[in-house]
Amino acid sequence: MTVHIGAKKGDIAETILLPGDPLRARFVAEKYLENPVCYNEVRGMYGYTGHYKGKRISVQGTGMGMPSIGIYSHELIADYGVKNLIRIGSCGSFNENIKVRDVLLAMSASTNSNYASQYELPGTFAPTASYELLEKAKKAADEKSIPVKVGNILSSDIFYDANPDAWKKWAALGVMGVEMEAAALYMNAAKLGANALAILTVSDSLVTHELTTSEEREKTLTDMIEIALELA
Ligand SMILES: O=P(O)(O)O[C@H]1O[C@H](CO)[C@@H](O)[C@H]1O
Ligand SMILES: O=c1cc[nH]c(=O)[nH]1
Repeated sequence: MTVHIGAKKGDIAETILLPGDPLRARFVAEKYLENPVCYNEVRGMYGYTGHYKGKRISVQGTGMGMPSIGIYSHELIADYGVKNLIRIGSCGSFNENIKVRDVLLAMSASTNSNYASQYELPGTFAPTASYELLEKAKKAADEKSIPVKVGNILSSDIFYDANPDAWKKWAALGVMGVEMEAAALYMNAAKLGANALAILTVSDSLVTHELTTSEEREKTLTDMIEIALELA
């Protein structure tokens, strides 16, 4: 057991899917995994291990924001030996050509967070996905004929920004959209020697203001989930 995860050593697979929403973790376990066993209920942050196409895989909620995924990903890697961490999240789109329900592979994650300040670097770190996981995810998407866009996203500390136009500066640099966790996940993976990737489904557009409901966010993210499960 760790401070935030009530599992025993060995209860968690080497590859784990990480939605922000713990109910999405339960949905993935119940819909896709063979013989899922719940290993964590601490703080309602459900974690399950089961099998997908014969391969052992886990899925666990991380909560919202970089402090929260920073805690879970640290404990998963440092205390449970998890090697491959795949975030399955929702995001907002910054681009009129990236529409609600599109799937993005986050090759890199820019951020307005000061998470990297702990490393006391003499410069700026570029949080980057594992190339191996990124390549596998792209191949799985192609095999399933699911179109994906690969590029840079923004991991933001702010959901309700005081400046409603702040996102446009990131959009002008080609950033595809915004979520709130990938950069910290990529930094923890880099620091602790694991592989990480964020796969995101667009839940709303900052350009057109189109939205999905919270029920849709929980249940209709199947393209993203089915790509991620192939990474076991
Ligand atoms: O759907 P999840 O994985 O929670 O991701 C996105 O949704 C939350 C905000 O509504 C933030 O956690 C953001 O990153
Ligand atoms: O962080 C997020 C997630 C979904 N949609 C947004 O606009 N922001």
